[in-house]
Amino acid sequence: MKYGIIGTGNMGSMLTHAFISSGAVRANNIAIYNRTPAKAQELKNEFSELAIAPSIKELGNTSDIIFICVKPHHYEAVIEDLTLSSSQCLVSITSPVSVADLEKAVSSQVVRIVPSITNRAHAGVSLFTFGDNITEAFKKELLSTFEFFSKPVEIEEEHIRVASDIVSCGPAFLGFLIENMIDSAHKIGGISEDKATVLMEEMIIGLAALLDKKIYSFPELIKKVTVKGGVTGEGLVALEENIDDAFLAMYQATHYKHYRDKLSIKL
Ligand SMILES: NC(=O)C1=CN([C@@H]2O[C@H](COP(=O)(O)OP(=O)(O)OC[C@H]3O[C@@H](n4cnc5c(N)ncnc54)[C@H](O)[C@@H]3O)[C@@H](O)[C@H]2O)C=CC1
Ligand SMILES: O=C(O)[C@@H]1CCC=N1
Repeated sequence: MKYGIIGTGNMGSMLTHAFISSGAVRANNIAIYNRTPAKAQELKNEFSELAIAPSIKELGNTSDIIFICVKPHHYEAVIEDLTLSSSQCLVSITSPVSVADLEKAVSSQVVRIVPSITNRAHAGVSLFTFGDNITEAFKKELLSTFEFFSKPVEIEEEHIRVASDIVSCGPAFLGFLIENMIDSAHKIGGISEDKATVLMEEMIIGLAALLDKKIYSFPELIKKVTVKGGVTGEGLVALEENIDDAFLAMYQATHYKHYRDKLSIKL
């Protein structure tokens, strides 16, 4: 199978790295194209067997599976340049473009796969929504490819925003909260930010290992750590009183942005 990647920014280059470093796709089976050619060249400097396509059209003509990895409002221009057939598969990686709208806009088979930055470390989830016309062969190919570096999970169109908030935006949201916890440790306890960061990183890696090995669920973890009459309980009460509806507000903000993006994207 020949893979084509349009847009080699954060996600296009992350996917190229993950395909090659996990052994899922060989570099000589991948063609890339980016509007700013220097960005595509940077990837080719790392993986010399990658092909740089001269245009979006040419990439479309020579690939079986084409990934669009540009920002949502650039989808229309990219799709205009592609002439695809029913024996090809177009993959969108962005949530505001629905699979149904993509199917109306192109003649190829269609899938949406929302990745996560965590896939770069061959971990985390990739969210799959298949179009109605997808063949078993492409389904199998894409699921087995993404299994090399992620846990593919099928997701219904109506749940894509919350699912993507957890899987794809989650690293940024939790990263932000963790930075706040480090900063507060420095302010309250006088520990250096560097030292607090090292402690935090090791705690998170340990927490992930507990989850990975299925030793404890989240409720079990909270119960085990909260010693009766101890400090964790006091800290949890303070958190509960101060966290308020922070996460509800966050989900509302992402849903509203998603809704506005959907209204403004015309394919
Ligand atoms: N950043 C993330 O963690 C995630 C992003 N996504 C989705 O991935 C998409 C891309 O996001 P990023 O990679 O973060 O953005 P980015 O801005 O880093 O990359 C976009 C790339 O597309 C290129 N580009 C723009 N128009 C083009 C055109 N007409 N032809 C070829 N190349 C073109 C730009 O030069 C840039 O290199 C977005 O739609 C986003 O919703 C999905 C999951 C996670
Ligand atoms: O910020 C964004 O729009 C993208 C979508 C998922 C993660 N980042």
